[in-house]
Amino acid sequence: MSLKLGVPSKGRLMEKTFDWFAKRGVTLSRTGSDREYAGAVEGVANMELVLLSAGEIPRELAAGRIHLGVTGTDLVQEKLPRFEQQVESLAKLGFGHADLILAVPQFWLDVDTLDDLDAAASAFRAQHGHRLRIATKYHRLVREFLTDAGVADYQLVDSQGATEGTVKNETAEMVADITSTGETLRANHLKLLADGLVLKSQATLWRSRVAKYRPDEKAALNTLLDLMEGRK
Ligand SMILES: Nc1ncnc2c1ncn2[C@@H]1O[C@H](COP(=O)(O)OP(=O)(O)OP(=O)(O)O)[C@@H](O)[C@H]1O
Ligand SMILES: O=P(O)(O)OC[C@H]1O[C@H](OP(=O)(O)OP(=O)(O)O)[C@H](O)[C@@H]1O
Repeated sequence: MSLKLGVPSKGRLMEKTFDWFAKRGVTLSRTGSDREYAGAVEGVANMELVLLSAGEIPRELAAGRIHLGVTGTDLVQEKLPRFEQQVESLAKLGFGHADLILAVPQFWLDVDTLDDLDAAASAFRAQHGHRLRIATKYHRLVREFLTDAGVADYQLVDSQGATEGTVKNETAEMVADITSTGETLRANHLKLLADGLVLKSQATLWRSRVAKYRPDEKAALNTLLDLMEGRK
């Protein structure tokens, strides 16, 4: 049996993860055609690469189907209740930096803080007869954050992508989404709430606390940890 490492199957996270491991003497590569989700590992015996969607890596770690996985802190904390009991962070990888934030339309001139939002949400409900809609894919994190902030007059609407477009499309009044450069927010005429930072995220290497580690797999993990230690 081999130590299974889950890595996002495409885009910026995959490439930077490959570079991060390469610097530690572990070569990860996609094999087969461009469209085939197969991978190979060189540099650590009995280690296997599993290419997965970034959003599914937390669940696979929690189910013990992979031993290690690379994905953002945001996705682990969103998808796994009491995540520390199910996974351990082995290393922050120093890329994939993104902030989960709350943003409202720029033309809401009197809404700049959570307190302003609370007032606006109550007024919105009174005026429209339904709660203000916040589009997001981060349901758990946003709910917890708003509960702590004392904001209650809202409803979440699910948005799995192009979230900033929901305001223009009139399926939501505001959004909770990841931002990095801020360009997508600006382009969609949205502004951050001053105290609306829900979470700071970055790509992280996680170890499953649930997976079984057979002797070969334990040996592979120790080899990898030694290589990582050498590069600190
Ligand atoms: N603009 C960005 N800059 C940096 N990191 C980002 C950015 N957008 C998203 N991320 C991070 O990348 C990770 C994967 O994001 P996302 O869930 O959008 O994946 P995806 O590319 O849609 O993949 P999939 O749909 O296959 O899960 C998350 O941890 C997220 O925080
Ligand atoms: O602050 P910025 O640098 O503009 O980046 C933020 C954007 O990046 C992510 O989207 P992604 O490209 O992953 O597409 P998505 O809408 O499908 O999630 C995120 O959801 C934002 O929309």
